[in-house]
Amino acid sequence: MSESRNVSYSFLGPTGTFTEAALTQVVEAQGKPWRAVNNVGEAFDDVVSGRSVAAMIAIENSVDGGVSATQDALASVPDLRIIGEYLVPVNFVLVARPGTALADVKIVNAHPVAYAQCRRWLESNLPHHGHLPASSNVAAAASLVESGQADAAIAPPGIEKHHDVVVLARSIGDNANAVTRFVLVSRTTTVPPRTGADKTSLIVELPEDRSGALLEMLEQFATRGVNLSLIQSRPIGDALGRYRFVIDADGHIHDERVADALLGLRRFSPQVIFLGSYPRADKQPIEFTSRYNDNVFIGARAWLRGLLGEPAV
Ligand SMILES: O=C(O)C(=O)Cc1ccccc1
Repeated sequence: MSESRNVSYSFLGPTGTFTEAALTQVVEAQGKPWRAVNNVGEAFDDVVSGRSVAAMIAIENSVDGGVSATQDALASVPDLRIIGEYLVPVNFVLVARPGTALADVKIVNAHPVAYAQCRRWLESNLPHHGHLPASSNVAAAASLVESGQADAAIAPPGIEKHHDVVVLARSIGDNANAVTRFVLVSRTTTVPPRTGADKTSLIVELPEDRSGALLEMLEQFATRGVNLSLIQSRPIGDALGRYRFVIDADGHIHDERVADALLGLRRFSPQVIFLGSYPRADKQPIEFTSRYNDNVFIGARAWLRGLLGEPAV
């Protein structure tokens, strides 16, 4: 085993991707080796095998919602934990080999998440184009030069400094303020300390064929005063109509109200995956009413023990 083996950080490469920009925000990753990978599966495999200590993964963007490949991988690869989140503003350019005009573009190479964020621009400016999926935004531009299968690529601004391409159009994203949320995923079971501005990510399955099951799941949060910042359904995949829910809840597992909501979920759901509690990228303190502060839960437990004649803890 080489000295640096399990201190590496994996990211979707090649160099120049937004995922790499997210990793530059991680203080602990600076000065450590970084491994450029080709897809989410490879990044998680690095973490599971111990080749990397953590991997940076795109999980949600403000235009197109949750990144389904990431959500599904998090549901199926056991023992992964999110230990941090990072926001990167994303903005795209259309590039081509030198000598190509916009009118020549028939096939656009693009990462599916980037493609989805440039749909309106593409429909207006290249209404007849076809889409060739790429493994990343930088891979899309690099393969223009290498393979010639596509005529243009969607890429991050500045790409022309590193690859032999020309910019055909700038700011082609449908929303100029688009932001992508990235998460740092590791195999540690140590939960980052509570900061008061935290998020807890979960994947929850509903019991089969029970009326009101979704409401019952939401009640676990509502009755403990826990706000949700994301709830998204993803097909489980074994039959039509079977879904799991990807959830981000405000607060930390060390907050009594969040821990109590988790216990409630565990009692009713066939599967609850705890993906982690970690500091929010925007550092906004969580607001909740005083009815749900830690002392209320601790006081209620002490009361119950008192009823049973047990000593207070
Ligand atoms: O990190 C990149 O550059 C990627 O290719 C993934 C991606 C795609 C679109 C928005 C953010 C990240």
